Amino acid sequence: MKRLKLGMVGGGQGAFIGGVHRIAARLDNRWDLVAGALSSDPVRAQASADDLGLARSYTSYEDMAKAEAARDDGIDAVSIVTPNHMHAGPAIAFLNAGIHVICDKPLAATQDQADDIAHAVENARAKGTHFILTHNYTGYPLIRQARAMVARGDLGQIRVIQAEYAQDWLAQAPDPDNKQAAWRTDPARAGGGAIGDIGTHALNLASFVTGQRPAALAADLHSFVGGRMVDDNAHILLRMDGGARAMLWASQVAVGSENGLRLRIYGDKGGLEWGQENPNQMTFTRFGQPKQILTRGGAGTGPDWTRIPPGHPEGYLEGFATLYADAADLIAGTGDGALLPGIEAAMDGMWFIAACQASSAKDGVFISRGQ
Ligand SMILES: NC(=O)C1=CN([C@@H]2O[C@H](COP(=O)(O)OP(=O)(O)OC[C@H]3O[C@@H](n4cnc5c(N)ncnc54)[C@H](OP(=O)(O)O)[C@@H]3O)[C@@H](O)[C@H]2O)C=CC1
Ligand SMILES: O=C1CO[C@H](CO)[C@@H](O)[C@@H]1O
Repeated sequence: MKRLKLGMVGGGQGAFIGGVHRIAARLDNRWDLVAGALSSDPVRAQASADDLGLARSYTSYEDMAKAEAARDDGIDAVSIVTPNHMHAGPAIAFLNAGIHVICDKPLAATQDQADDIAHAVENARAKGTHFILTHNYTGYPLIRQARAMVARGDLGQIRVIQAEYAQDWLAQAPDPDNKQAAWRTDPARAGGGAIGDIGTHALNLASFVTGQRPAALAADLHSFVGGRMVDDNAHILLRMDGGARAMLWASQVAVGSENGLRLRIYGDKGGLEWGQENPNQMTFTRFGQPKQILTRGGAGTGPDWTRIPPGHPEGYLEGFATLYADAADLIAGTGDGALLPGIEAAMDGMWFIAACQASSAKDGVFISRGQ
């Protein structure tokens, strides 16, 4: 299997998710990280590259895109792991340079930035250049199992979706030095609060598993922490385009919750329940029959997206790595990337953020797609 060359924008000293992407890219031996513009600060960018033993370090993503595109041994793809307002610049620069883009979520901080990215993705697609958004929870084997079960009708017609993502790390005003909190609570750099940061994951998971996209929503957004300029708690009703009704709760003030992403789906024949803090098990009930516990890679499941036998736990990092493995297959032409979130999922997330804000500003009225 040919190894691909990866670059990274963001993910330098003090950063969170860049390190996760690096682990995920290494897990299946499909990628070598060879270049980066790891910080907005030139000194920190170089120091971060030195920490990683990275041969090619750049002080700006613009220089990196130009230089890498001009090299015979330039990167195949770039991972963008900067705060939300800093996705559009690099995504467009690399797509325009013919380099595949793997970008973290949400797509952008504003609809204008998102539209600009979507335009660049459209142009790039014609040249065979791909765009992938790391809604990484889609890489969990049992989430892919759930999607396959819904598609083959095991649950019947989907009626009800309950999706939630609850955390507590922003339950009080954060330390001003908290790098991750600083931009997430700034509307200009984040776009939305809990709805953008974690609500988009819950929405994406609901759509990924059921195949239904949001058609209309009504939202009640709130900031409980004094002085906070973005929502930290959101209750949302959704009407899905396949007829299902959904409720979505996203909270960063739910004390005792860590990364409580849960998905429950009910059809006219059966129901599924899964939570990411125990991702190796999922319950499935056929109406009128005893509840079953499905295990990752265990009896009655498949096709198999796991790396080790059932009973040995896999988790967040392996799920993330599956997106990198699928991206490698897509780029190398050995896979179709059908399960990878792309620009459509990314734009659904942007619609969701804007519609939640518009609805909540009007005291929770329903906002429809296209309105
Ligand atoms: N899929 C998932 O599970 C997760 C996704 N995310 C998403 O990933 C993104 C990053 O989040 P997180 O890691 O928590 O954020 P951090 O603040 O921890 O890291 C952001 C990084 O981007 C760098 N950066 C900022 N501007 C530039 C620039 N112009 N050029 C190069 N580097 C730059 C920062 O460096 P410096 O400050 O030195 O400039 C820092 O290294 C967000 O979009 C977030 O929503 C985050 C967590 C989990
Ligand atoms: O996407 C995300 C999922 O996990 C994080 C916490 O670990 C979030 O806050 C983040 O932005």
